[in-house]
Amino acid sequence: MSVPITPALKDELDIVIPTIRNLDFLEMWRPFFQPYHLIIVQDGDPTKTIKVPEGFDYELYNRNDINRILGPKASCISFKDSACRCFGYMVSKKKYIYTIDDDCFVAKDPTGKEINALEQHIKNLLCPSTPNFFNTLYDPYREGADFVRGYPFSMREGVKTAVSHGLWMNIPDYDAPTQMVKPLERNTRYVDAVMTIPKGTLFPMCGMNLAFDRELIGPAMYFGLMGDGQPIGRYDDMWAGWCIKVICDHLGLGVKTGLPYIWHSKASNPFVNLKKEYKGIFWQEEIIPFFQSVSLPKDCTSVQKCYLVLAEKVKEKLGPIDPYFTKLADAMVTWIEAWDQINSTSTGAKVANGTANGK
Ligand SMILES: O=c1ccn([C@@H]2O[C@H](COP(=O)(O)OP(=O)(O)O[C@H]3O[C@@H](CO)[C@H](O)[C@H]3O)[C@@H](O)[C@H]2O)c(=O)[nH]1
Ligand SMILES: [Mn+2]
Repeated sequence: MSVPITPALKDELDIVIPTIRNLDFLEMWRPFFQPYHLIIVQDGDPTKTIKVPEGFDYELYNRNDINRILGPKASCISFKDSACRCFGYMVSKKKYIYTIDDDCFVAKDPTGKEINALEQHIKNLLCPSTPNFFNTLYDPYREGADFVRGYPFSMREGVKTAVSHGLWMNIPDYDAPTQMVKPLERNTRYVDAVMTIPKGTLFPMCGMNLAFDRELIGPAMYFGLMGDGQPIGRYDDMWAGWCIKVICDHLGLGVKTGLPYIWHSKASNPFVNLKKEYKGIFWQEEIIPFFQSVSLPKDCTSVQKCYLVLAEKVKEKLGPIDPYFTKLADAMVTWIEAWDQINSTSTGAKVANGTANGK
């Protein structure tokens, strides 16, 4: 009698989905996602009912829930922007998080096989990263690959992997100007590789198909102040990506990018996106050198300590660019306070869930 295989990390991983639409896309993911617990962050109008397909185990939070649970600290959670998803990271009680957008579907590899993106992310997270020395044959821990000649043996153990950044077939995650210039461009290129992003190198983290070790880096996965009432949008995941990379480099943790691919089905409106991104497009020319210059003190040994020092530096160095960065720096502190409040053993368990259902 064949013993059913328990899906990897079944009870140690939550799937976080931000949504203003509906969750029909889950039907396509059912074979891969059904065994896992979902945390749905409903953005926009809280009086709207989001229907969750039958058979999924989930908890759902709308804006009223976020305000009820966090009180005044809810001010750090964006409204009317996919950045709201980070609330799901905060209330999760699991070691791992996978976050995916509701317009992302199962992609196929070149052989036509459906890609279990979650399975690949778990593989990426469970095997080490190599940020300190680049392996030219890509992921050395992968079946059929290894470290190449000249790779120091003293470095082959690698470091713990904190983040696994997946990619997208069909609609690529382009910024608005690129999308406007190339409206018909579709990503058809499947690159069969996973790479560690070298230490000291920043990258543009997309939140569409992303997994991370919440215990290693969760408190730094704040998606910032975006959307309603903010001068910027669509820089939520980018901001988080710059913060987590600086902290991962400092703490000796790895960040990987590459496989798995999902099929991104919907191109958001480039003109709407341009309005959201506009300030970010020139601000980032100053933000990037800031993050490249950041060095964190040796006594910053926890993510929270690193993040609070980073918030101070944001206020000091980026505040002069625009008052928004002072507000953002304060929100970074509020985020950590809320994270610690929700996740401290005394109160964590008592956090009233949103609407939940058993299977
Ligand atoms: O106000 C909103 C808008 C959207 N959402 C949910 O967030 C994701 C992404 O939305 P969408 O697919 O419409 O946007 P994209 O431009 O494709 O998203 C990419 O750009 C980044 C912008 O931040 C984002 O991280 C990328 O994934 C969907 O699930 C929407 O339902 C929302 O919650 N609130
Ligand atoms: Mn999308």
